[in-house]
Amino acid sequence: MKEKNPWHTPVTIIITVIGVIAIVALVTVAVLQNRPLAQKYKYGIVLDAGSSHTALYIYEWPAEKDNNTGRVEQTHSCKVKGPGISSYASAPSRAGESLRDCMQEAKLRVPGKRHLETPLYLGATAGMRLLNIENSSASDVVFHAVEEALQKSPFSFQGARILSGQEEGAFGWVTVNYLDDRLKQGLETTGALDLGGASTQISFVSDNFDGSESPENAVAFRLYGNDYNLYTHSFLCYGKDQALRMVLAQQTQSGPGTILDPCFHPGYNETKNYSVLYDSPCVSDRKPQGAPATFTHLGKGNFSQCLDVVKSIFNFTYCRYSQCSFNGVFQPLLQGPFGAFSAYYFVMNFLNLTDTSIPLDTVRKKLTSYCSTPWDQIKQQHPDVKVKYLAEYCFSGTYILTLLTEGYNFTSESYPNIKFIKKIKGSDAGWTLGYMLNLTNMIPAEAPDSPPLPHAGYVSIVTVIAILLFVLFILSLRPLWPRCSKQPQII
Ligand SMILES: Nc1nc2c(ncn2[C@@H]2O[C@H](COP(=O)(O)OP(=O)(O)O)[C@@H](O)[C@H]2O)c(=O)[nH]1
Repeated sequence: MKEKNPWHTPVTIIITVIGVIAIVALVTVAVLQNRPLAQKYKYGIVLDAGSSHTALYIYEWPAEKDNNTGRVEQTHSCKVKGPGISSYASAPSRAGESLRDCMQEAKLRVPGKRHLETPLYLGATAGMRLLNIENSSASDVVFHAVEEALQKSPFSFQGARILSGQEEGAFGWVTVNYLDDRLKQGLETTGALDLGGASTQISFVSDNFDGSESPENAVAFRLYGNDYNLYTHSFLCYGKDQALRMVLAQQTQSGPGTILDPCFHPGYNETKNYSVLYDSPCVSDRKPQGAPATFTHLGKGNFSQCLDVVKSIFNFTYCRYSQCSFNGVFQPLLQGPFGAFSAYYFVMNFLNLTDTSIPLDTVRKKLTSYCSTPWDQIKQQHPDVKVKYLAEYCFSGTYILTLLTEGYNFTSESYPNIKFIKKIKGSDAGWTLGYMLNLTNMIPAEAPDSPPLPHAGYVSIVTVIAILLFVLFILSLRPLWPRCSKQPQII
């Protein structure tokens, strides 16, 4: 008794074994070839040399995703002790030294083997802009000292420079919209409101703004294949510290020995120096002649009178355009949501006014009550808050309300479109991230090509197709199959 085609069983076995090995090899190659690289991170460091202080930010992103946004995150921030670098004009070497502790922290936070390739930037804002106006050689000396200190760091120092007000506004807008993932997805953008100590910025996209009426306020971007005509303006001297100087200058124009200030709490009583108050290009031309060396600054705590004196530092009458914000500066119609950060957040958060669904009338009532609270009581209620900040919240709240409503023309209807924010997804809102993204070319003009399938999808499809091909191959060998169902033929 002998079976027909005696060789077919071993052949089928060999084919099956080869087939299985081929599938395993194919899938293994596909998996290995397309395996995502072990997650390696890159880092970038930006120093924000502001008017009142310097802050260091460390950013991190997966190495293979340089060009793909939404992935850069702030991993650490460090507040430099002491004042902003513009305050070191008379002792420049101390400006460099002041950065030492934060730089030391950065060395520990960024892995050692990444130090050399990590770019380090320093950008200075309105404090240095003012020093540069006042005394450009003093600002050069400060920069020199700071550069010398940063060149000694193990990072790849890319230079220190003063940002223009337009750059500060535009990069703040990029940061907010990048973190919200609005740029890559081409969604409606969020406007950016930044309140610093020496300047303030407003930046937004408006359908009725193409830059033709006021080209100096226009910044055109092409990001991820979308074109943006951004309106931006920076008001030098309208940061909250310089605005306070202007308000005090307004009240000390005649050089009195005492002023009764409605923007400070009743019972507030401090002796202040005329020369210190007027030591800024924002007010220096108004310094009263023949004033005493000092004046007594008394608080009165009257919100509506504070509102009047705050309004007096704005010019709402002159406008040579179709519409203006203030001081003759063009501003198109407000449009869309806005994120308000930096000092906007610090102040409104302290005053419990970050909820913009609170009607503006209620905001005014709350400020009326807060400003009239005696200074002793305020200090007692907030023993942990820095006295300098505490003394100024009545003024700062009144200033913010005036700037937003009278200055930028937010109304009861549009005020709720503002969101007071400090961070977005763990990263601080501010110009630094946008600045770094721009300098490292991390936001492409065109939308990046994305792989049609995620890795897991790719591997599954390769496996299924390989198995299918193998089954078809086995089926094509049917004539060689043993006829198991039939009785073996006997010759
Ligand atoms: N209340 C409060 N204000 C702060 C804090 N940190 C900074 N500021 C104020 O926020 C403003 C922003 O300062 P800065 O960034 O140095 O100013 P810029 O250079 O003009 O943008 C200044 O008026 C600071 O006094 C804080 O923790 N609390």
